Amino acid sequence: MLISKYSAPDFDPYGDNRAEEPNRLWPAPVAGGPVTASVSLPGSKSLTARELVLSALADGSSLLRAPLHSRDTANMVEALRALGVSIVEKPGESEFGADFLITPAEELLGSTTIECGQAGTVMRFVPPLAGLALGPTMFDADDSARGRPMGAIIAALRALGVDVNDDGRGALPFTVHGTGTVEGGAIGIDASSSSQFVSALLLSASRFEEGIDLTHSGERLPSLPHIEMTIAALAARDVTVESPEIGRWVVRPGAIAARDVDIEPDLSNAAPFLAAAVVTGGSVTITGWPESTTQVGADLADLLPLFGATVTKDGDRLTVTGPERIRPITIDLSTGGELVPAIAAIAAFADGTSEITGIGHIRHHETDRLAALAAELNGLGGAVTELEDGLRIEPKPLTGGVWRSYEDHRMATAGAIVGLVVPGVEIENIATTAKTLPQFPQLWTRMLGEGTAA
Ligand SMILES: O=C(O)C1=C[C@@H](OP(=O)(O)O)[C@@H](O)[C@H](O)C1
Ligand SMILES: C=C(OP(=O)(O)O)C(=O)O
Repeated sequence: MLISKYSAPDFDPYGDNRAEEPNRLWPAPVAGGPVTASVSLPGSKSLTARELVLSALADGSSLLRAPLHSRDTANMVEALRALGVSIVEKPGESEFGADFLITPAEELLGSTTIECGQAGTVMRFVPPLAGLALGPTMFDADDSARGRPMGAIIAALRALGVDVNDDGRGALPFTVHGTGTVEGGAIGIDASSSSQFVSALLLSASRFEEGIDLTHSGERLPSLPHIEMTIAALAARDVTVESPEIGRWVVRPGAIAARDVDIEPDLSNAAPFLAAAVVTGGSVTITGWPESTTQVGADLADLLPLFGATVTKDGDRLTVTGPERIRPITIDLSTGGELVPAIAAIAAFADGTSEITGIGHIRHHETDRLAALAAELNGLGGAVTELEDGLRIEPKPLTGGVWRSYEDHRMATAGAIVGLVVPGVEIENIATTAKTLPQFPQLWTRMLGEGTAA
């Protein structure tokens, strides 16, 4: 059974066929007791994005099995098609949508406009391909994403010999004037606001005339596992990334091998479902958990026990069982910034004060997530303090109210976690979860329907 596709969701989260009404508030379902459920999730956003880009640059056709179909990946597919890449949907085995057969263009062509929507992966990973395309490519995004940092990519492309027109703000919109080739060579960037700058350049680098010798100079480098994921995806396609020292990566010119790939389920999107087990003292299983993976979501298996949860693995089924009392945590989460909204939502129910640090860069995600998490938890009666690079979360009794989502999928799902145990939470724009998980309301409702042991 096909559950739903990004373009045609067939589930009405409100149950009254008025889901399309703007500014609708979604009454977050309350768990009647410990949640007990088994959940299957669609493919990883980060793996799908990388494999789409690498397939577009490869030396033949590639098949992606069980890719993610969401707003971010739809933006990526359309961006690559606009540059001349053929992406055809083929029926596959996944209940969440078709496979992708990707055939690279003979020659990438610009003279087009690319809508990045809200996707960091599209706005960072595609501009280097536009440098390899012949003709100008204009990049733009949702208003809410126009402020996301892009200066490092613009500067890097210029240093690599590509002409870029922007308005000097280091943000979208801008135009990349591709000439069909990129010189490449040794450059420096400051990737302290996003690891995606490094991944973006590494993904295309072997197609540059001189490859790349990339050095990061900045006080920190967040989301290292995502850079490791990029390096592993390249290695699987015969592109070696040498790292002669920390913060430096060298890629030599050469072909990117075509490859058929199975996309793993999105383990970061497992976070709210596993959090449901933690905050209700229930037990939630995620199916298809990979044996080994480069996804940072796998760290949940180590993070959730810090709250007192128990994690067990049976084949490809990972189960989290919530504790009787949730312990507070003190943690540097610089490697897994995208897990913070779910982790902060759990921490709000701990029996002591938690501190999450090393996450200043998440102020540049879909919204300023430090400010947004503090504002929404405090709006329900919480006591959250924004730190320069993190959050201090003191537990307080919370009451119902509106939870704003800031057009941020992970803010919306964090509100749903809170709403499980706080009656009367209403989430603004639950449809924003379509960025990476269009089926969220449906899977969430189904999870609760499956069993709450009162
Ligand atoms: O490369 C990727 O797929 C991602 C890298 C990370 O970005 P940042 O380094 O900007 O946090 C992560 O938060 C984002 O959700 C996905
Ligand atoms: C930061 C995120 O997304 P993006 O890929 O748009 O940066 C995220 O999904 O949490």
